[in-house]
Amino acid sequence: MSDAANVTATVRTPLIAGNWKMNFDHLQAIAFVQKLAWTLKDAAHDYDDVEVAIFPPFTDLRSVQTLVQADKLELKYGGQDVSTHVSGAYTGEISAQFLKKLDCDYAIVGHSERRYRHVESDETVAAKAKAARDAELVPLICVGETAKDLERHEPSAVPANQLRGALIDFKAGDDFVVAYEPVWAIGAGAAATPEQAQNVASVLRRVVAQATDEATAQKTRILYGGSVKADNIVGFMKSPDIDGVLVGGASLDVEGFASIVRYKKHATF
Ligand SMILES: O=C[C@H](O)COP(=O)(O)O
Repeated sequence: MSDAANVTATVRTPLIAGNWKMNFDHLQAIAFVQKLAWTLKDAAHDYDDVEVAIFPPFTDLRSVQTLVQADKLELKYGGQDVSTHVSGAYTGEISAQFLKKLDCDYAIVGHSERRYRHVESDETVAAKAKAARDAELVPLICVGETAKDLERHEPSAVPANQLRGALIDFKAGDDFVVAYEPVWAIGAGAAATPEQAQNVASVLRRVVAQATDEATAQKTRILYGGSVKADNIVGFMKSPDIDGVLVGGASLDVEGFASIVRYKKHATF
């Protein structure tokens, strides 16, 4: 019997995550969260076993924390990036410890906009993932291939290598989330097909198993990201190795994001 078959089936809580990127100041963040809470208020039955998280700019996090705690909202939040360092002379950087102090649950690491626009290497992403884990945040590790990569490699080759690199300091039992985001689908208006995403996600789950163990691979959530909207989320959520989505543009509209959160309304699972 294979290792995978030996592990008792694990239920992975779906995660619907909104990455605001560099959008919304703290006043707009407060208005957004209030409106989102209001929009979802009577819809809890549609997403009772779904976890919802937002990733606002750093300057919004304190306001989001205040609102979430004052109104006891079922909403997680995290940083869009994190420093590899704990503290010191690193102008402009944000420590994972500071995010933890604001009761963040997550930190995104390795988003393609950082890998390519800020030239972050696999080593840097690994150090950021470790810094987040060491501060007791859950790293949300992004991986994905460019259109150019696809001309030379199998679709899963680059994302799998990036994930191997990011997990170098991780061990069995560690808590992290993987987001498969094909770079060619980000902000493109056209997502990968659920089949394309599932094929890569299943390879990524094997990479997690090799880097940790089978039980960790079975409990680790793998998200798809890249032009996710309310009208295409169902295909991804029906894919066996996809446990949620990382949404960019469509997470900036309250109604649109609420509709993504309530994806079960659009189909039978
Ligand atoms: O972090 C989110 C991804 O970059 C996806 O962005 P998008 O939904 O605008 O394509």
